[in-house]
Amino acid sequence: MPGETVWLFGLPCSGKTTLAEGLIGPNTVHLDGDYLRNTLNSDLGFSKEDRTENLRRAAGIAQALNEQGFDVVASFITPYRSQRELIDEKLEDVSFVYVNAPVEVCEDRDVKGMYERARNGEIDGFTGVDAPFEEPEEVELEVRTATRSKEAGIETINRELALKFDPSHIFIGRWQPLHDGHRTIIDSAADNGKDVIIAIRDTELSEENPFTAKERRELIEDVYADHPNVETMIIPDVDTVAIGRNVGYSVVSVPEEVAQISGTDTRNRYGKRELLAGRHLED
Ligand SMILES: Nc1ncnc2c1ncn2[C@@H]1O[C@H](COP(=O)(O)OS(=O)(=O)O)[C@@H](OP(=O)(O)O)[C@H]1O
Ligand SMILES: Nc1ncnc2c1ncn2[C@@H]1O[C@H](COP(=O)(O)OP(=O)(O)O)[C@@H](O)[C@H]1O
Repeated sequence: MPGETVWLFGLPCSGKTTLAEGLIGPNTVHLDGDYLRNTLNSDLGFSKEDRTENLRRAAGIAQALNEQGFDVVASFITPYRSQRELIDEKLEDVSFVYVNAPVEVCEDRDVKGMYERARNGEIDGFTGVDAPFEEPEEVELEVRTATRSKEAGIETINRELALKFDPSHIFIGRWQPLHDGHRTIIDSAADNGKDVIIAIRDTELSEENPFTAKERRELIEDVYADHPNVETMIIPDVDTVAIGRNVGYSVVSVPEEVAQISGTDTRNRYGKRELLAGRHLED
């Protein structure tokens, strides 16, 4: 199934990168203006033509990734309407998000001191100072970052684009007990507003499986108490998961660094009561 692209655009320091980082899930690739300009596009400057070329290349990468089934979150100033139109034409499935903050607020944030350098005449053609940013005529989705929190912005984007992004994730496991490795993968979905189901296999008690399903559920529910989008479900102790092909969901593997975190080691290092109290978990 092809992926889709969310394209965040706005002034420097409006919050594009910050919001994009909150939207990244297990099947999502983040393309950021600043990063690409220091790598693939280091040959380009900031004339209108160079910006268009920068964005043409970025859209080309997004297109290739989408065709291979990855979702893309792109964060670029994208200052001209014509550039946004070009991207819209190039990408099959793209949603634009206008990351909107008044230039005074952006300048106040001045994350990298670029506005100050532009004001001092050290940079020519800086967007918002002496290069244009064309406001969108029609706004598909707008997030105001001067008056709303980063979390609210991420939540809005996820909610508004929910029909376009895969709306829920299911994690099937023993969770004997939940440890920080598990939390890394669950959090990557839950923290960006996806609805997550943690399915707990109802294993028989043994040395390997010292906790009942109810005990494990209670720990997980405590840890995710402030995540209304995380639910638990006790399921039978399945030994096979049969999956379809082209049926509307994708199957993702646990990253290697997470797979290496061992439940057995965790169980050996802590007593049962400490584990059930979550003392083995980082804050
Ligand atoms: N002249 C000028 N104008 C605007 N921005 C400048 C300029 N020179 C360097 N930078 C830094 O480059 C980052 C923006 O790159 P983008 O690829 O997003 O820009 S564009 O879409 O091609 O216009 C941008 O980073 P962000 O602040 O993350 O947006 C700037 O820090
Ligand atoms: N509501 C908000 N949304 C996003 N960023 C915010 C918000 N409020 C304050 N900020 C801060 O503004 C800065 C935006 O920087 P950054 O994300 O690098 O912007 P951009 O990628 O648009 O240049 C960060 O320091 C971020 O913490």
